[in-house]
Amino acid sequence: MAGAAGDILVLNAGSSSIKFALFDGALGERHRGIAAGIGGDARLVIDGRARTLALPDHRAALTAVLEALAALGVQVKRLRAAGHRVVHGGAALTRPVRITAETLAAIRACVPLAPLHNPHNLAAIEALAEIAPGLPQFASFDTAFHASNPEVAVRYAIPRAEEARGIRRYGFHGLSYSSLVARLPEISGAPLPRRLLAFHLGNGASACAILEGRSVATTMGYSPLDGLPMGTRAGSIDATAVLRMVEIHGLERTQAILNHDSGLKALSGGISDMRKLLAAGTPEAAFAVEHFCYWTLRHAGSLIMAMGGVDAVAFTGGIGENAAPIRACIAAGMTWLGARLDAAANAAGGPRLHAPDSAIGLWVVPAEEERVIAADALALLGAG
Ligand SMILES: Nc1ncnc2c1ncn2[C@@H]1O[C@H](COP(=O)(O)OP(=O)(O)O)[C@@H](O)[C@H]1O
Ligand SMILES: CC(=O)OP(=O)(O)O
Ligand SMILES: [Mg+2]
Repeated sequence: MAGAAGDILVLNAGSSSIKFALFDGALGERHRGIAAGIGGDARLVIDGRARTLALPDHRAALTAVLEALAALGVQVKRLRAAGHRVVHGGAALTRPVRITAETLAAIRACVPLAPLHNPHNLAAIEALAEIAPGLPQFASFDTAFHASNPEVAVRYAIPRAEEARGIRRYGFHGLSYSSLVARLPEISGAPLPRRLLAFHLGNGASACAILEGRSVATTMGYSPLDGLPMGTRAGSIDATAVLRMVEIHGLERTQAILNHDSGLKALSGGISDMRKLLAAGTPEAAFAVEHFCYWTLRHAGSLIMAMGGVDAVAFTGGIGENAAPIRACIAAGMTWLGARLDAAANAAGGPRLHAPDSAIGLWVVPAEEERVIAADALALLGAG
């Protein structure tokens, strides 16, 4: 079905992809797609139909997305609103907001905190504003879901004056985790497990301890660089090692190394994409995969402690939803907790992954960040 006047377009720019969806005013989904593998072997998938094309950067990907939507009859000028995922809103922006000159400036001020994301989020907002200056645009923040983390989880042990500058943990992938909390009971047909360990494993990867539906701890911190090793991001690294790198390379180069040249890409000798790593068959690729699973499990142990145990585990994100060998490796590391994977269910992609004798639930839940963003935009439209 083509788009209609009154629809809401959602743009979700990740570090390696732009996901998009068009919803009607009752949150019925009209179209959904993804421009994936930006900067590498890119493809554009819309309503399940895929084609490969050159997408050297996010700008090219956004143009391709808007052209593909236009070909389906979706005109930006006729939309009711647009909703965007914005990864970092700092301490001030945690609730969904309408985009104004002020909120735009606040998002821009957070670019250094999320250099792989906020620039793309801003570019999408500005591109739509240029095409349709009167279009109401809204932003939903990846940090918001973690606002429930206790003080003890968000404070770094640094002087108060630094904390007052906003140097604290924020946590990310919150739109994904909040959609997971809503979707898991629908998928499982049972109430949300009390102590839920959620893994958002994509190009960016994190894990979250969800106690009674609320985030109590998460692996990403001040920025989306922290925690698990990722496609091109280092994950947790001693601050003194970073300071030494700054001495050697300077600030800008160090930022680029830690955000663009590290993670799976560094460990494997150039491959950041998990699908390719699993197919590569080299010792370096195997080590990168082993490192990813090992550190995911190490961090998981910390999160399980933060919520006093675990009743169920949920996998989401591009890797969590699609990479059965990675799920198997992580589940194997939880055997001591009584986790038992149903190998056939895992190979089939779930949604239920656990065997009948498993002490904890194991699930796949598709990340539906776009629906959360559309609902936020609708709520703000209604409130305004
Ligand atoms: N079938 C698959 N097998 C293994 N990995 C996959 C598969 N499909 C997607 N992935 C991986 O998911 C990651 C991208 O995740 P995604 O959540 O879409 O990224 P982003 O963080 O940009 O939003 C890539 O590493 C990609 O290789
Ligand atoms: C916050 C983050 O890392 O997002 P993504 O996984 O989409 O890159
Ligand atoms: Mg993502």
